[in-house]
Amino acid sequence: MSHTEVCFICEYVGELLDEKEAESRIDNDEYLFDVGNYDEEIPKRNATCNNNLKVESNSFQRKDEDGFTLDAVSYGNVGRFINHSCSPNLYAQNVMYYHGDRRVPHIMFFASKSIAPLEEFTYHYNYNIDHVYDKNGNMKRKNCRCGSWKCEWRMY
Ligand SMILES: C[S@@+](CC[C@H](N)C(=O)[O-])C[C@H]1O[C@@H](n2cnc3c(N)ncnc32)[C@H](O)[C@@H]1O
Repeated sequence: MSHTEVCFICEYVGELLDEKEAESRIDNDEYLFDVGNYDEEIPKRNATCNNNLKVESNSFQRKDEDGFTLDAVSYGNVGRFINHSCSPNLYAQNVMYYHGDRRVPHIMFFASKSIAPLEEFTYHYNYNIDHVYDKNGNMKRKNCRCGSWKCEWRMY
């Protein structure tokens, strides 16, 4: 069986941090995922499914105000193991359940295309290249090793 579009994969689960706590962990960012405070009016990236259904992929422009971050380094689920790819097969979507506080939506991954058995799940981390900084304000760089022919060579 293969995973197809509009197929729910899993949630990104982690410790919920406010902006200040997230910033204090910025030098250990391996499992950080920024959530909330997104302007839903400004689509950032779109992906087209193989049935021509247009889906929004990480399609929220982050606002400047304080937001929340999930850290899966100590508490998490299988979502913490999903790597970045420049040609991903999943997209992350804000989903509301249990509560109506739109500042802290749940982050759910869905398939954006058919996924063959044993194919790795990946999503686009959507970093702004040259806009990620360490605690001292120095720009951070991380090379991408996704192996896609569309690889942008930098994660951030
Ligand atoms: C949420 S973790 C993903 C799972 C992680 N690879 C593991 O084994 O636990 C995110 C970290 O994995 C690494 N990573 C994920 N995708 C990558 C990619 N395409 N190229 C290089 N490193 C990647 C980076 O170090 C990144 O900060």
